[in-house]
Order: sequence, then C-alpha cells, then structure tokens
Amino acid sequence: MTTPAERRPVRRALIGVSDKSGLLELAAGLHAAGVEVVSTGGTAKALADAGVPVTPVERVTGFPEALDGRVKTLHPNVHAGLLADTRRPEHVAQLESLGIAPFDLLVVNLYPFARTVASGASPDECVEQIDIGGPAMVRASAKNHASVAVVVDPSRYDWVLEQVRAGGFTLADRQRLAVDAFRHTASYDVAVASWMGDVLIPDESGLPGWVGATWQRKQVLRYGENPHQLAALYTGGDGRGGLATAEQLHGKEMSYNNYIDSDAAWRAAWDHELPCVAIIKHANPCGIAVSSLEGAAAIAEAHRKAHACDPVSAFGGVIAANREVTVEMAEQVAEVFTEVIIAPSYADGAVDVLMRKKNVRILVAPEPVRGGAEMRAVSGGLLVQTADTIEADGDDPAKWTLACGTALDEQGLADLAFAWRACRAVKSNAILLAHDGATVGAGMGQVNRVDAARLAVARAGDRARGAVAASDAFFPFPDGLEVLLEAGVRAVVQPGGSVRDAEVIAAAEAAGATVYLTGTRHFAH
Ligand SMILES: NC(=O)c1ncn([C@@H]2O[C@H](COP(=O)(O)O)[C@@H](O)[C@H]2O)c1NC=O
Repeated sequence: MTTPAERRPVRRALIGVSDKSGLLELAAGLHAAGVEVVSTGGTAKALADAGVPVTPVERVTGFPEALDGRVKTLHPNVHAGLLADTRRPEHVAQLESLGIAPFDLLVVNLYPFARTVASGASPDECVEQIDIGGPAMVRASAKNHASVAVVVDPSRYDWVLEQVRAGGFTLADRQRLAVDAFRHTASYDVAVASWMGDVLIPDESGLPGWVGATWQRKQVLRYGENPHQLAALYTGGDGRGGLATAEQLHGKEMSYNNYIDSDAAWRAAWDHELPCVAIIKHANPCGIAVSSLEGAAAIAEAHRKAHACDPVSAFGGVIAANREVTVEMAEQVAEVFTEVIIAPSYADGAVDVLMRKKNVRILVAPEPVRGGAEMRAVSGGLLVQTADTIEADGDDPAKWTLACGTALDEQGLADLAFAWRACRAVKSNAILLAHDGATVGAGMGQVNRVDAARLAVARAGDRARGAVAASDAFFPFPDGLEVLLEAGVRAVVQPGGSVRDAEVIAAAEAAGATVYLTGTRHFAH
C-alpha cells in the first residue's frame, strides 16, 4: 500500500493540448527528467519542430489519425494505458500480455468550444469544436488517479515539473488533480449541452429546456445571513462579470450580507445613465441620487444628495457609484460609518482618504452585465426569469400615458423618470418620493400599498410637498395615492391596470395632481 505522501514516479506521459502555451517548456522538462513523451498530431508536430523528442500517438495505436482528427486517441492502446490500476497485479499482467505500456501522466486541454461559440461561429464549426477524445482521456485518468496524474490547466506546468523532478506525484496530488479534471469536463459538458439545446431544439418559450451551471468557490465567508449559518461565495455560472468578480482594495473581509447589499447597490447605481450614487441597507435604498453637473464634481454631488435622503439609515450602509470616486466624494464618505463602497474606479488619492476608516471595504467592480436570465432557488426547484431591464418600454417617459393633470415640464418629467427607475431598486410594495434627481423618501417591503405610501411620506417629511412619486405597481384602491396627495405630492408615475384605475385617477384629478401610466411595472421581491 502506498501512503498519501508517497511519490509515484512518472516514466511515461501523454500530452495532447489545444492551447499550446507552455507546451515546449513542459515537454522539454519532462524529457530531461527521463520521461517518455507521447503526443497527438498537432502537439507532436510542435514538439518535433522544436527539437523535443516525442513519440507520435499513432505509433502507440498503430492507427492513423482519422476523420479530420475526430479519432486520434480513441484506442484501447491509449485507454488501457490510462485506465490500468497498477496497484492490481492482474492489471499489470494483462497490460504486459497485451503489449501496452501504462501512462503515469496525462496533460490535456480541450478544444476551445466556448470560445468558438462566443466568436459567432456557425453551428457546424461549433460542433467540430466539441472535444470527444480529450474528455475521454481526462475522465479515464481522473478515475484512475490511483495510478495516473491528470493535468488540465496550463498554469500548473511549472508545479508539474517540480513534482516530476522531486520523484513524482503523491496520491494527495493525484486526488486533487482528479477532482479538478472532473470539474473541468463537467463544466465543458454543461457548455456543450446548454449550447446544443438552445441551437438544435430552441422552443417558443424563450427559456432553456434544461439549465446547467457550474460554480467555483471563490471565498468561504465568516458566516451566512446569521452567525450560525455557513456561507461561501461562488463564481462562474454563466461566466458573466459583476459584483462577485470585484476586487477588494481595502478593509475587512466581505460578509454574506455585505454581498447581498452590495449587489443591490451596484444594480441600483447602474440603473441610471447620469452619474449616480445608491446607498443601501438591508437590500433597500436609503438614498439614490443622480447629478446633472458636468465633470468630476457630479459624483460627489450625487453622493451628497443620496446621503441627504436618510442620513440616519445611511449609517453603516453600502455605497455604490457608477462613476469614478473622486477625492471630494471620498472625503464625504469618510465622514460616515460605511460598510462597503463599490465603484468602477477611484481617482488618485481617493482610496487613501477612504482608508482613514480602517474597516471600510473598498471594492472595484466591472459594470454589471444587463439582461440575460436571473435565477432564484425555491424549495425543491429553481425559478428563472429574464432580467427586468431599464430598456423596458415603460421606462421611456415618451411612451407614458398622461392619465390626468397638467403635463410636466422637462425638469418635472426627468424627476419622475428618475423616480420610476429608482423605484426598481425598492422591494415591493414600493412607493418612492423624489425631488431634483434624488430620493426623499421610500416605503418598501410593505404588504399593502397604503402602508408603503405612509412610510414614504413619513420618511420624506416636509420634502413630500412638491415632490414626485413612483409606485412599482398599480394602486388597487385610491387610498395609497390619497396618502401621497395629502402630503403634497404633485405628480405620480405608476403602471395603471387596476380595475379601479378610474377611481384612483379621479382622486388625483380632484387634488389637481398629475398621473402618468407606464403600462409596465417593476415589482422586486
Ligand atoms: N479525437 C481524438 O481522439 C482526440 N484525442 C485528443 N483530442 C484533442 O485534441 C487536442 C490536441 O490535438 P493536437 O495535438 O492534434 O493539436 C486536444 O485538445 C485533445 O483534447 C481529440 N480530439 C477530439 O476529440
């Protein structure tokens, strides 16, 4: 019996790689360490051209590469060499009787299927890039990790050479490599299965008939939503960038709740085209504001306006900016206890200012990718929906219907459009009051709309008078709207569509207020 720490020498390696980076150094190093290198067509040619001794795989199979490379390594002489469990005397004896030598190391990387699909290649070209022989060898070697080390990642070649020179791989090494290998082929198959379903059997629903995704753990978090819950962050899935791929420049480790709030803040800030700052607590905004100022002064102004919405709640909040954070904004943020700040970049000196607060987490993140599908686990299943994008028809004020009152001027309409966009970041039932491109009060997460209105008005206080309001869904009764009108709200945007729309609009008309209908709603649960 070998122990996990005992090294198993490498005498024979099979290399077949699409990505040939680092290949020559690896193969030359293996050769210098006394390892016989066997390779597939293109790999063997690259090695031979560089003067690295190599045995073509055809000499092992006794069979020429066939069918435009579809058959190169799919042969018992290769697979028996990869699958023989050399701990078992009967396997060793059988190999000998068949005249097959075992492999100790397999180095493979697969045809670049995902890249080919992303390049817009034709279905036939994509199909040709589905690697068959490579995954077969990778899976065989990973299964047989007791005897074979399998390497699928070119960034590990230096480490591979170190191990070979040190006397071979330990069982623990081979186990780790086997796990990586199966994860690699699983992800590869998910990409193929997803693409093939979409392309060959598309259906009218516009949603996939099968959902596959693989996720790589990026970080184990201290705990989950509560300290007794375990939690970790994973990246991968659809491979799109975003908050989970952010780089942390400073501060305490991100927590589970920090990620939830940061995601909400990041989306909220990027829902606006103007320079915008969103301040989030418990996944809801305690301030969102845009600035129409030109140049670098804008983002600091947006922050001042967002903070002014609810300075009490902004304490311990998560701040996201959709523009570079300037020193001016950083000075303002440094005044307030802040959990996380996220931005696409920071001006020279801004991070130093923020770092005056030892614990504030400073993140740089790529702009979120809009659209696509959103997934949410429910007990026993998965909900999938297309994202609620700002490109939706009802987000363009030019497409709204004036239901009653005087049409707003350009500034008023801009304010209302801001309120409508900002309202998307508020959990339903949501009512949001805004003035001059800034929220002044929001009522969120209420189980009836009248309470959401009361909360928004209470938060706004005197600022409700003359403000505009957005409601994420229609008013089922006039009561919620009446709360806003009594507080002095002058214009309201809402989807419309209630059976009592006429009553609701009559209430607004009686109060001399303006109501626009969007025809679309922005629930957020
Ligand atoms: N057809 C086969 O038997 C086969 N065996 C290995 N491959 C792949 O061929 C590539 C290397 O080919 P070459 O050395 O010819 O450039 C690797 O990505 C490897 O995963 C194969 N190609 C596709 O299935």
